[in-house]
Amino acid sequence: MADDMRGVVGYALLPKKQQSFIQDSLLSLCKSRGIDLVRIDQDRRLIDQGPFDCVLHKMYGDDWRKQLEEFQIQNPNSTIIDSPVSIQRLHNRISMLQAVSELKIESGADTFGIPKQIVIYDKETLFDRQSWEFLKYPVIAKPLIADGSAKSHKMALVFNHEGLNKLKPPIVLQEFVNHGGVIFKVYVVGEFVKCVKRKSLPDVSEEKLKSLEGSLPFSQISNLTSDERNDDKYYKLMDLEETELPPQSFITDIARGLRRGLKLNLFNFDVIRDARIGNRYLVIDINYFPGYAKMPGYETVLTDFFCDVVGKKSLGEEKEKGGVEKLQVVRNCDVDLTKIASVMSMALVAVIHVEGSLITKICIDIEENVGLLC
Ligand SMILES: Nc1ncnc2c1ncn2[C@@H]1O[C@H](COP(=O)(O)OP(=O)(O)OP(=O)(O)O)[C@@H](O)[C@H]1O
Ligand SMILES: O=P(O)(O)O[C@H]1[C@H](OP(=O)(O)O)[C@@H](OP(=O)(O)O)[C@@H](O)[C@@H](O)[C@@H]1OP(=O)(O)O
Ligand SMILES: [Mg+2]
Ligand SMILES: [Mg+2]
Repeated sequence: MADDMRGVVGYALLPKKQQSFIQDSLLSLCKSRGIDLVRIDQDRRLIDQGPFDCVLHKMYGDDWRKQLEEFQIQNPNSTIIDSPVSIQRLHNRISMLQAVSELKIESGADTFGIPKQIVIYDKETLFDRQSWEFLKYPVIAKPLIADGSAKSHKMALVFNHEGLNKLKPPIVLQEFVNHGGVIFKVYVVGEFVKCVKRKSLPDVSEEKLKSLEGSLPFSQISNLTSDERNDDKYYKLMDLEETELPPQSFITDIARGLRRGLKLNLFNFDVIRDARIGNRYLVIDINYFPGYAKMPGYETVLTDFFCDVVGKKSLGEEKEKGGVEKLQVVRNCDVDLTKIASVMSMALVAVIHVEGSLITKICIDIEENVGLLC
């Protein structure tokens, strides 16, 4: 995209998301940086609209997926954020967390993983305690499907056998891990990673467990405002301010690994710190296109990202002119970039972005990840 042209990002979001995400502050910052955010009219076919340099969406269903496919064929230079196939993986709580188990990251003292869990498809297996004897009470029951519906957020903390009665398979039974009542939400926007603290479910001691009856249903606990919590005295006991964040480089490594593994640019994941093993972290949930507006300074982060996607230089890139100049030398020397790639690794592929006579960006990535933004 030439510098004097504006970038157009079309967005297709549900009304609630549109209201929270498309704020005037975001629109005006984008505008000042040469990006127009344009609402996609969901009553008309996508291919009849545009042109869009980028289609930003959080919409599901076969029809929408087909529309995106048609659009991509007709507009091969446009970028869809993100691919429906990649998003789909997050709609199942098992395949979602498999991405964490597949990560290979060298970490020092800090370790990470996922809680012990099992998928239960029928009541028979649910009441057959032997089939999930490796899980101790309390357990969390989560709907297997995480498709954004209110139903998919309805959870239950189950304290004993009696608490199983109200559960409706298919569900995931997951070990409840005491974590000091604080959850870490890690927001990812392309290369950007931000970790924040939120209140979570309080710890359940062995002592307390004996006196608890059945199960406790709950929904979107970390999104509740204090007015919405029935028992705020209880939550006030946990001081968010005193809780230390996990090491930033450790979290960034997990975030970048997940981004590659999932082939997604816009997501967040929930992390808890295992109270039994202080430096063990567990990823318990991954969400596509979460509530970024809750992140301080979200306008700048998202505007930088859109600039990157549509090929406009972000402020950061402009400052790093040295990098671009180096690429120019490579080009002027007439070096075959595929040769450079092969020197680095046989599996590397280079994608070069050219603006006028300048190489403005070079994306080098392993082959399977070409198409993912660098
Ligand atoms: N294994 C676990 N151990 C302890 N607490 C947990 C565990 N799993 C979930 N929780 C608590 O339950 C909450 C809801 O669980 P989860 O994040 O999986 O649900 P969700 O509906 O997908 O949430 P979101 O609104 O983030 O999409 C978490 O934020 C955390 O407070
Ligand atoms: O707005 P949406 O409907 O997309 O809701 C998302 C919500 O964002 P919001 O804050 O804008 O409500 C997210 O909150 P944070 O993790 O960022 O706290 C998280 O709960 C997602 O799981 C929800 O997506 P869903 O799983 O339901 O698709
Ligand atoms: Mg969550
Ligand atoms: Mg979730």
